[in-house]
Amino acid sequence: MIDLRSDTVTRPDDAMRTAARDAEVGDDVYGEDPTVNELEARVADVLGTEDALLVPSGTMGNQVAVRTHTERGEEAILERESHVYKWELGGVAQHSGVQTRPVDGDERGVVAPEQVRDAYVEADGHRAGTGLLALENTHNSKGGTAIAPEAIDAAAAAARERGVPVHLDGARLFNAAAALEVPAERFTREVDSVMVCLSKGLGAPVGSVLAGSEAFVERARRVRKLMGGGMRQAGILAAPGLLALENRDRLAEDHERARRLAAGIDQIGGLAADEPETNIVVARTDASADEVVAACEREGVGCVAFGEHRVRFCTHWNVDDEDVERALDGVERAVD
Ligand SMILES: Cc1ncc(COP(=O)(O)O)c(CN[C@H](C(=O)O)[C@H](C)O)c1O
Repeated sequence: MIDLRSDTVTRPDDAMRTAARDAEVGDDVYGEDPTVNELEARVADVLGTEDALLVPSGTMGNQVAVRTHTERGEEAILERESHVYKWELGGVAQHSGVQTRPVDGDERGVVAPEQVRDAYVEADGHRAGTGLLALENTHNSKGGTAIAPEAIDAAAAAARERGVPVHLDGARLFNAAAALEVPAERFTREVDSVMVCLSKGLGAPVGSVLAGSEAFVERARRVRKLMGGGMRQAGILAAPGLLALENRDRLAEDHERARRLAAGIDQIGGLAADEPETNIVVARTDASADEVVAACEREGVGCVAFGEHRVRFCTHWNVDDEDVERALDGVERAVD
């Protein structure tokens, strides 16, 4: 199986496994795991934030951010196709008692400042008011679009004009940085918290990191504990995470392979694919996406339905050039 379902399927290499085995560890709930502390400091440095917090998953990172930023009953302005809104089991309501106020980003998932201003609700005797704006970069549902830092800044500025904190779901932020050739820290300038995944394209087996000010991370650490995310000798996870962080320099390879994959898919009858911006290729089909996915699976190619007539393929570090060619042959056989 050439597994293009997601970049979440990436597997640790031998170096990561050895690092996990040899990691110096301590009890991270007491802040005593030296390897976790090193990873958190390293990620904060890379993102240009004061501090950072290791969390078991990107979902927990986002949900800890929502709970840390908001009061119960407040509203969160979310892009309608964002992961926080669409794929976290209603977590903003379940964990934080927050109401969602979805807005429709443009075709690339960009939320305009005026949309933030229009969606903003002032707290008064009847309304709890807006407690958060959450943005996403790259935008998964829109096809891994790499949103320019200026667009993040503009939407965030509109929220901050009204004292509303901003969270950036940067599960694939390093893909955006690589695609736009902009340092990752450039995207965090106007936001109050950012979550990045080590376990996706970077290849770590487990782990994401939530970053922000010292005060934010201190509060977020308590929320993580509340959610059961306080980990003990988590250096076992942080050590491969440190190696994964250095993989951000190779993400452009995944993007190149995604371009090759999309060009090949676009040549296959019944499928169309635009040139991808990062490692996510979205193919459009008049057939049922579920049927295309099932047929591809039978031909040894993993992909996922991304709506009724869209199929997503993700390149990642376990996919090489030959895999891309073999995957194209498999997809062609599948749709024949
Ligand atoms: C933008 C974004 N933010 C957060 C997450 C959650 O990360 P994890 O909880 O899976 O570590 C994901 C995972 N995305 C996964 C995938 O793309 O296969 C699935 C859909 O959950 C994500 O794409």
